[in-house]
Amino acid sequence: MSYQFITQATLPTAHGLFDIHVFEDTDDTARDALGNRKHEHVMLTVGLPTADKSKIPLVRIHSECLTGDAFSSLKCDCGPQLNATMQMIQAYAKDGGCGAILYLRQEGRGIGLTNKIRAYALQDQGHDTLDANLLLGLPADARTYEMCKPMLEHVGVDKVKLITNNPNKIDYLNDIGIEVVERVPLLVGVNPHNEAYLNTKKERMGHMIENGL
Ligand SMILES: Nc1nc2c(ncn2[C@@H]2O[C@H](COP(=O)(O)OP(=O)(O)OP(=O)(O)O)[C@@H](O)[C@H]2O)c(=O)[nH]1
Ligand SMILES: [Zn+2]
Repeated sequence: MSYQFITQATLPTAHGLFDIHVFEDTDDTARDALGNRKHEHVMLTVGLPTADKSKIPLVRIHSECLTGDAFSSLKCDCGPQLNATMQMIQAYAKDGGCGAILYLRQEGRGIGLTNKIRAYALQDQGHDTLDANLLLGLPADARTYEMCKPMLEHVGVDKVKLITNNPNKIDYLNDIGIEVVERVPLLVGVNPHNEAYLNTKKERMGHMIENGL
């Protein structure tokens, strides 16, 4: 796959002003029935690119979650994570820093919306988030992160402070030549509906969730 910058604009939000950049997969097979490119990844930035190379941007790599990001679902922590990271990056920029949110269109840990809702149906029957994927014959996590390299390169970034609890993201970025100089933990939006989900991420998926659970 090959990712290309397409366009950018300013985006005022409830959390502050961002620049929004769109990148597409230029692979011609990745098109829907209307001929639109399927994989439109989005990046929000503040203060990038920067002339001051000593500044390490605060970066979040967020995987699309329609139910959490748009519908305020309590089954996961995605919506609160997205809002919190937008606020964190704006606060960091106000202190002279810079940052980015890479919003990757890898719904349902890369299995897509339909399969995620199939997995939710299995979770309604008592299976956890990992087993539900496996019962559908799908990987526990089908995401890849190779698009992060051209997206970050576009704004001159090769070192990041990464907001995550997921060790796979750190390894993946280091593997593609983006140096993770610091991990910034993030535990927000814990509620009775997602406590078991977060525990599964901690106990069975290796997430570094230390407090509160
Ligand atoms: N298949 C599946 N995907 C889910 C489920 N709950 C949330 N997701 C997806 O998981 C992705 C978010 O991943 P998380 O595991 O919550 O977090 P992460 O991004 O790996 O790690 P952090 O950086 O620490 O937040 C989004 O694409 C969601 O749509 C679920 O029960 N099943
Ligand atoms: Zn979610």
